[in-house]
Amino acid sequence: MAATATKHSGPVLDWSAGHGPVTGALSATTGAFAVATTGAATGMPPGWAFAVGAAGALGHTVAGLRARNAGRTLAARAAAWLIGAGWTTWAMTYGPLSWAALGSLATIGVGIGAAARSTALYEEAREEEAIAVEQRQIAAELSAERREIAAEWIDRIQRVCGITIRVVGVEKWQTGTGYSLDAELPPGGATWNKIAAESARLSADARLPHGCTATASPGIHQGRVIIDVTTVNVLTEERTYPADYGPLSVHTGIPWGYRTNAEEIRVHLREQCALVVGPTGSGKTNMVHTILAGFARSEDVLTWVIDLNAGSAGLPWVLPALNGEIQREGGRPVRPGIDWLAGTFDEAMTMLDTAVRVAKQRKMGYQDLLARHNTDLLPISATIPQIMLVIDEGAEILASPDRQMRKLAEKILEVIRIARAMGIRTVLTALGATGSVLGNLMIRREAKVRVALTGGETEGMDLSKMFPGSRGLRVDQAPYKGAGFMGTPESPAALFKAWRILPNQIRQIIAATSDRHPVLDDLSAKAAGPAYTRRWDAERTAWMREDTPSNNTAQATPSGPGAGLNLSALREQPSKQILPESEDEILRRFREQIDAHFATAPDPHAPTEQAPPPAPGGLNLSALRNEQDNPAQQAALALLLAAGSEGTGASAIARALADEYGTTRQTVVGWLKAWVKDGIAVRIGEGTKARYVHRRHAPES
Ligand SMILES: Nc1ncnc2c1ncn2[C@@H]1O[C@H](COP(=O)(O)OP(=O)(O)OP(=O)(O)O)[C@@H](O)[C@H]1O
Repeated sequence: MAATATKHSGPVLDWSAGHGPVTGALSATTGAFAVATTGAATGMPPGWAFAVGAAGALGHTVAGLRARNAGRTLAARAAAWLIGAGWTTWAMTYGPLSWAALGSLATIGVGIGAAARSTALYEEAREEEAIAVEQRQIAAELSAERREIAAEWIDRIQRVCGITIRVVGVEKWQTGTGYSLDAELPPGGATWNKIAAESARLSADARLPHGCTATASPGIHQGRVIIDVTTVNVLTEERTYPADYGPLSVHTGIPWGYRTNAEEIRVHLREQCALVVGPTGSGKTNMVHTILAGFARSEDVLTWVIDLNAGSAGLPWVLPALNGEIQREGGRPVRPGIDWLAGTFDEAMTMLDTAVRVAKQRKMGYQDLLARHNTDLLPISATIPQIMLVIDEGAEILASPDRQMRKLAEKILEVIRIARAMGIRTVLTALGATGSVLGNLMIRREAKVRVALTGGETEGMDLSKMFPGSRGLRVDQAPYKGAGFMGTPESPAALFKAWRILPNQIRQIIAATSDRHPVLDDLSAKAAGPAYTRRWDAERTAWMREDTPSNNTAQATPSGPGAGLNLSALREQPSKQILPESEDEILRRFREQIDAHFATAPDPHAPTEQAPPPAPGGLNLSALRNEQDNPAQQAALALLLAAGSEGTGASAIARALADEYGTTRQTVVGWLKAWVKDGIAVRIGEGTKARYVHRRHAPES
């Protein structure tokens, strides 16, 4: 038998070289014949051929063992070598060129071929069987784990709810944060909500970590139940707004945050309004920015914002664009991330009147379009955009007894009532006045997208009113800022968390979405009239600059319509028309807004070793600095400071603010608690004697 040789390096014995049954047999027999003829002609001792064959058999067996070949394969290959070597030895002794020698060689060839074929088939079958065994083992291990989970929950539900379920499937979540059980309820009228009602007890029985829940929801029919079990609490982590600022639409839904299983949750606002409740410090402002980010990314949404707290929710979306701080490629100016911002009562009234006019005009003017599409819902698109009206602390406006606020409230309710089909929807936020707001039938009916940011706050947080029908939701399940509960018509109320959105992300989103914002359709724009087109005029935006020092306002603000902030961004002209004197001021105010909301500047209250204590006496305005620019809150803090070491209480502060700001006692309680937590105020005394003292006047201890 001949060894295989490569052309570079002399003879190399490749015992494991691949051969098929035919090539293997051919190679063996031709090799043996060649050796026998040359050996006989040159008088080579026949014993050599046998020695080579024995070495071949040994080498092939070793290679086969390494490749984990079956015993019968090894035996067949070794036998082929030995038979070949035996024939060669015999042929060299008696002459290879006789009929007997050639005939026996041919027979050996056919034999080797058949044996090789059979061993190849055997090897293949053996390999397939090994793979199948391995897979069966993995499946068995997996289903053993699933069976264990199923058995555990059958027992638990029996123990806690007195119901014997039959688990038909266990699905482990890809996020690795929990699993879902699909189970059949026993005959006899057991319902899924019986299990849902015991969520807290089931979670405790399962020894789930804090913030993890076992929640039941309806299965594919009324006799089935799905139980979602979270085993990892993703709500404790801070997750920033996803960096993909790609386009969205009201039709595909807009992500507002993520569930405990780390899946994002989308809201569908084509027909729904939304209500977001969050007491001070719960992360409400951050959530509003997340909401505005989603609207800014949408190709078919124009966002109008009303924020009577000096527009603080909307300004970060306007100022960087208006004062030319961010630019697109080629130095082109960007459009603001929102389409209109009202920070005063008059501007808010103008905006709401405009919204009503647009809705009515759309109703009349788009009759043909509706008929063509055979629908009574205006087909919203980039050419006929939806208007999303975001009203920060809008619920407080609805509940306020103040005469002006009542006028605004009527208009807000009118928009909610008449504009659903015509593509104007609202997002109202509330500090916590859930009772008075949810008492309103219109809100209850139209605002089914609901968010309750708890941030650990228990007061004024009536989850059963926010999410009627959902049981087992407890405020203490989400004691983290930005976390709470969210329910939509598509997704039952459950724990959720908003992404943390950072100031640089707001700027990035403004830049990334500048080309994407739609413009108001002609018909609506005509109805909106100059009230809309002149929304960025100097006198209309003056409130954004109201603190501008007098020495430059006079010169900085040109009179006459059309003047104001950097309107070049809105006119899409590359030339910048920034008012030079007011630019710094606007910039300063913008940074203050950002600092106030995102704590990007050093905290004036943070104790530092070198920093001297604030000078006694007088109102230290830096104390007001990180209380944002909510005038009511500032007034409350000023009252607290003025109360000196005697201190004051929530009722007294609320009474003092009620006329001017319509602030409720509950709101003041929220502020006081937050100030105590932040070290700004100290609570002294207990029960009815409890009062709050600004930390500057607090007793030494
Ligand atoms: N989704 C979130 N993830 C992590 N941390 C958050 C989140 N939202 C808010 N926070 C933290 O909570 C702080 C307060 O947030 P935010 O200003 O939004 O609260 P707020 O309810 O609007 O309070 P206030 O009414 O006092 O402004 C933030 O500075 C941030 O540190």
